[in-house]
Amino acid sequence: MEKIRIAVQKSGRLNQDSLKILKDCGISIENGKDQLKASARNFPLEVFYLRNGDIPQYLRDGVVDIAIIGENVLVEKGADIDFTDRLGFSKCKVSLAVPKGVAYNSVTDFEGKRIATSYPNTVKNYLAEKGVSAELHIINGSVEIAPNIGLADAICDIVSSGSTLFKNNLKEVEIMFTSEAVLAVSPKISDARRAILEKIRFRIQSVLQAREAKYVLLNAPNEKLDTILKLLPGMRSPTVLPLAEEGWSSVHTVLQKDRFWEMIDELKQAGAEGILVCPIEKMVL
Ligand SMILES: Nc1ncnc2c1ncn2[C@@H]1O[C@H](COP(=O)(O)OP(=O)(O)OP(=O)(O)O)[C@@H](O)[C@H]1O
Ligand SMILES: O=P(O)(O)OC[C@H]1O[C@H](OP(=O)(O)OP(=O)(O)O)[C@H](O)[C@@H]1O
Ligand SMILES: [Mg+2]
Repeated sequence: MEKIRIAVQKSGRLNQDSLKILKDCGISIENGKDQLKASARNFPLEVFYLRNGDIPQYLRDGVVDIAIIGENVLVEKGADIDFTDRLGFSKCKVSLAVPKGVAYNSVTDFEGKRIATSYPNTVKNYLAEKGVSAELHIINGSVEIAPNIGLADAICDIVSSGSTLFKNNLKEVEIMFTSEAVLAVSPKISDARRAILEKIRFRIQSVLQAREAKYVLLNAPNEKLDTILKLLPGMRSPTVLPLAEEGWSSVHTVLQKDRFWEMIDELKQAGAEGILVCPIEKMVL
């Protein structure tokens, strides 16, 4: 039987979350830690463990069919490669930063400056669009140290919490774009494997939707039901069931995580009691 080949980062920041999302999709991978290739036990899929930076070329050549990869790597090395879904983890910014003490007005301040980065194409294209030309120094890691050792006037790198910039006395001055892990697809994928990809995408979307939501059960006196129901969204509409105690009902609904705590406060004020909150494993809309 035909199998889809997926590239996952061998080790590093994307590795665990990538394997976790496959697991949550019910895909169980035979895990030999040192293997570079593994098969799924219950799904037509093979995993190739690769360096993140090498993945765009493997996709381009059709050596793998799909990959979980940082969007930033596609911007840098895989502008010709599409992705189908954002996966909600490894969120970061790709930014330009300068030493804290340097006055900064606009992107034209980078004209003629030395910029250290692991993302030369990204910086070159970004600055070219603004009509700015700078001198790029390509470094593979610890980029933020470059201004302190006199190697560059500025840097371009990934920023997440901002603590690496802070520790190196730098300030973020331009956010070029935001990035997260994505599901990228080889331009050479066959129709048969694309059909398997669609099955994976369906599962991933169910998992991601569930991660964003909570199942909530609460009790309410019947006279307060109207007010409470008006507050609730639900997937279609909330479920209302009578409690054994006369005059009371149980209300079941799905709440989005981003408005969750506000909603709980509003529900309590409206007379809800005994509120239970449960995780949702999968959500098929
Ligand atoms: N501080 C961060 N916060 C959130 N996401 C990050 C952060 N740093 C990197 N990432 C994301 O994780 C990806 C992998 O980063 P990591 O440092 O593990 O690997 P790498 O050294 O860039 O790649 P390789 O696998 O080729 O060694 C990056 O491409 C980016 O998308
Ligand atoms: O804003 P922060 O939360 O501090 O994160 C940003 C840092 O994280 C990444 O480095 P990483 O730790 O992956 O080290 P690396 O350079 O060895 O890849 C990135 O290259 C930045 O240096
Ligand atoms: Mg890194």
